[in-house]
Amino acid sequence: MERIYVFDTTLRDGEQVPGCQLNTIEKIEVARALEELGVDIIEAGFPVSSPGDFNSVVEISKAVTWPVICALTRAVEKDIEVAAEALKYAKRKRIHTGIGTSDPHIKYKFNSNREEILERAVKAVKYARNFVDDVEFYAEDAGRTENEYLARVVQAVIDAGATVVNIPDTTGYCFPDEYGAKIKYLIDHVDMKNAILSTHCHQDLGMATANTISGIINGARQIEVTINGVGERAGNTPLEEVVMALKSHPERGFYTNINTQKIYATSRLVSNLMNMPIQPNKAIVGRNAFAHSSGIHQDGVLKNVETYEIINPQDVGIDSNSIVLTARSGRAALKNRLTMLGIKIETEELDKVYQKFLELADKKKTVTDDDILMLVGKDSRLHRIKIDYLQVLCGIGVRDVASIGLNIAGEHFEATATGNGPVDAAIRAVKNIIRRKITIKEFLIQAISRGSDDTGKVHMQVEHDGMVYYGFAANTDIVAASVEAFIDAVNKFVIQ
Ligand SMILES: CC(=O)SCCNC(=O)CCNC(=O)[C@H](O)C(C)(C)COP(=O)(O)OP(=O)(O)OC[C@H]1O[C@@H](n2cnc3c(N)ncnc32)[C@H](O)[C@@H]1OP(=O)(O)O
Ligand SMILES: CC(C)C(=O)C(=O)O
Repeated sequence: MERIYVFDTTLRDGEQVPGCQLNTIEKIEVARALEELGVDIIEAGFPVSSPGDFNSVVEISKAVTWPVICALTRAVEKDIEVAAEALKYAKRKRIHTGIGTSDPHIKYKFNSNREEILERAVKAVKYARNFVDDVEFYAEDAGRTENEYLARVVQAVIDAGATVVNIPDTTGYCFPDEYGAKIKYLIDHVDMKNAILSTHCHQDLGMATANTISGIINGARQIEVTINGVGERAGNTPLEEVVMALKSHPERGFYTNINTQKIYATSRLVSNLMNMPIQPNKAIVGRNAFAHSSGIHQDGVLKNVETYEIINPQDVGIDSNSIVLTARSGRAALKNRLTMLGIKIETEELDKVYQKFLELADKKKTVTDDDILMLVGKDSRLHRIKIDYLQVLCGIGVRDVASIGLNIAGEHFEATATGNGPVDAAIRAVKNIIRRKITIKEFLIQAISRGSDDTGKVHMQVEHDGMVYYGFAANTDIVAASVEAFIDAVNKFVIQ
């Protein structure tokens, strides 16, 4: 298996997106999440561009321990000096310098010629090597640069001391076979010494992931990617897509250091901080990526997930797949949901309920659990338990006590209990009112993003009368979330 190094540029290329700018505190939060995710290199910013970006690179360098911290520059001495200064505290540091090598860039941006650009490239790499041992060179718009000239540039910058050479498809123009052939051409025509090639692909024609994979197959050993694919214009290569493609195809012989179970949490964090929603059908991290909504698929998945799932959602940090009930669902999905709601139903009755379900589903986009209970005459709204109040006394050196008031079908009940911790006390108080034998089989508390003001998600499985019921709640108060999840599960059987 060959190691592919993951260079994350969410904080540089991703942050170039209008509206996605982050302050230093937010960037540190993302950098720490990237470190936990296991990226090898974090491109932290473009220090010469503003005092704020300079400061962010300084602070990220202090905050992050393991990954290499990289700063971007133009092939300009001042940029390189400022980048070196910003990287002062980085434990492992890299300067990423470069210049446009395609004819449109040389002619229109620089009003120059190929020989002059080659000289500027070499000069920039040599200058950067005065400050750091690890220098990456980017040949901007390499995707549209003629291969023979590109190979000369790559050879010259490696001879000048570049450790990594980045071959960006800056405009997202290449086809995967063309981009792969470019990488292969460079591997075949350049004495790489100890340097490696990197991919950096853009999404203008929706081919960034395919181009990156093609680059890897043809010899690139570093990939430049961003979380959720954020980046200039249509975006960059999404980290989650390439990493999961490599993981899903071990026979291809590549691996990364990414802890894939952290992918979803990192994706949510970046989406929230950048105010950049994720499209529901986005591969790996979109809301629908593991949601099955048509009857044939739902039936297959309920029989065996392998029928329609190539990735276990837990592998990317998503609790489980979901079955969404719509007018395209069949009896298998409906029956499964009824069972989860604690309702046993015979085939003949199922047919009748299914017809009513279809009529409703044609009117509504998705059919909820409440809708289903109504269809089978168990309108949960009549019987549902609601919390009137919850008061908990807890701490160190005190006895944990909870008092709860419940509204059950319009009647009010109160109880108090002590327990082993505030959650235990609160759930005991609920049980003092409900008085049924209920066993908690699974209890999972998760933070949605980070920070002490975070919302906690609670998933609970409870067993009653030989059946298992699921409850879910989210609340900034984790005791309240736990009690709400417990009651959510209980509501699924007390209604019968
Ligand atoms: C493909 C990419 O994504 S590259 C990264 C893109 N990111 C950014 O541009 C964000 C940071 N940029 C900035 O803050 C500013 O553009 C700065 C500080 C770099 C430069 O600002 P200014 O000096 O005002 O220049 P301005 O942005 O107007 O023009 C860019 C200049 O850099 C030159 N330039 C562009 N790329 C390079 C390069 N790789 N190497 C050397 N010079 C370059 C251009 O030719 C132009 O020079 P000119 O003014 O002599 O024509
Ligand atoms: C600076 C370089 C690597 C870049 O972002 C690009 O070419 O797209």
